[in-house]
Amino acid sequence: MSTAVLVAGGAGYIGSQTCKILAANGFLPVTIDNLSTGHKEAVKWGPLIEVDIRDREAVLKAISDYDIKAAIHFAAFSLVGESTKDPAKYYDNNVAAATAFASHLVEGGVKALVFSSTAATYGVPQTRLIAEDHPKAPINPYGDSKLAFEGALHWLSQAHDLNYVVLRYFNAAGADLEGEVGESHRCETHLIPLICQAALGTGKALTVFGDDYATKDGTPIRDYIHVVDLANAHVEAIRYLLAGGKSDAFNVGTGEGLTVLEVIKAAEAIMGMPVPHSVGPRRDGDPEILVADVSKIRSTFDWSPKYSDAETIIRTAAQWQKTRPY
Ligand SMILES: NC(=O)c1ccc[n+]([C@@H]2O[C@H](COP(=O)([O-])OP(=O)(O)OC[C@H]3O[C@@H](n4cnc5c(N)ncnc54)[C@H](O)[C@@H]3O)[C@@H](O)[C@H]2O)c1
Ligand SMILES: O=c1ccn([C@@H]2O[C@H](COP(=O)(O)OP(=O)(O)O[C@H]3O[C@H](CO)[C@H](O)[C@H](O)[C@H]3O)[C@@H](O)[C@H]2O)c(=O)[nH]1
Repeated sequence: MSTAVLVAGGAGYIGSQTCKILAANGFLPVTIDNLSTGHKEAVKWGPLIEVDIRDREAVLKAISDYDIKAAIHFAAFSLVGESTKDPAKYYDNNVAAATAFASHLVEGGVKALVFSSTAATYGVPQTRLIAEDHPKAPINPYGDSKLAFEGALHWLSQAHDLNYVVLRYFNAAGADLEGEVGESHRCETHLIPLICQAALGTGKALTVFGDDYATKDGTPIRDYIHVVDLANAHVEAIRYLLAGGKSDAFNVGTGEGLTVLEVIKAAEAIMGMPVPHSVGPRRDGDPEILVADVSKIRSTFDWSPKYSDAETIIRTAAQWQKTRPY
């Protein structure tokens, strides 16, 4: 029988891709999602339990019905800009609901939890590459809420029989290689889908948020990681915990960065069409450069990025934007 994994937020962008990769690796992904930002149509590889992660009865029932051995917690709000305008919404879902969920897992006897954290926990980098032990000084409520739950996990694991892996993602991008799931945020703010929509004419011309940063072309640098590589990292983290691995945190990125203008140029070349764009003011809370030091994850897990070249990221993202079934 397949090992069942409870996937909180499995109807979302990264969660649904991870469910596909879990199923391909012989696990049964059981999604728990309130569909606040997710899509029913994205849950294709296992059951969907349509409830809030705070729902104790439903979480305990899922654990018992499916004999859940491990969980992955993707369910959160994740818009940096929105978090600065409505911080309470972020602490409520990303800390209070997440802590309730973790305690339901503990009560149900689940001993392994993988958590979606973010490079936004580091704040403004003090080094060119950011390693896991870099100081954590978030500059927005979103990053701070994720860091707070990292802290809660630490103390929960001290008090209970729970081991966890924190995965701090850099910039998730791209779509499923077979086009089955992809990035369909109702309120899209991410660079790559907006570039594709601008090129395809399904969205507005792109505004480049500032070109006066101290980078080679003046635009910010990010480390873009393909969502399939990200999903594979979750499967490795689950295997690590089920094999008795101890609680730890890992960056998930490539170790390489691209400027915004480099992404636009790559998209124009790969899509064979112009990306209408103009330069506007900086966006609040945007660090100049965020690039991961990925030596720890590479040396601990059997993992390295395979699909995170600009060509694969943009090709799969553009294909998804053209077809978008949901
Ligand atoms: N997209 C990125 O670049 C990125 C980067 C770093 C970290 N992350 C983190 O990865 C995770 C997934 O991100 P995503 O881009 O797939 O987001 P998403 O919005 O597509 O997915 C989140 C899912 O969680 C569900 N959800 C939210 N709150 C819930 C609750 N209280 N109960 C039940 N379900 C709930 C939503 O309905 C949605 O299906 C988030 O935790 C996010 O903070 C994302
Ligand atoms: O319309 C746009 C959108 C974005 N950008 C630029 O493109 C880069 C990437 O921006 P995204 O919004 O795609 O991603 P972020 O780097 O802001 O955020 C991502 O990385 C963060 C870590 O800092 C968090 O984890 C967050 O959840 C995740 O989406 C940034 O330099 C941003 O200024 C533009 O110029 N124009």
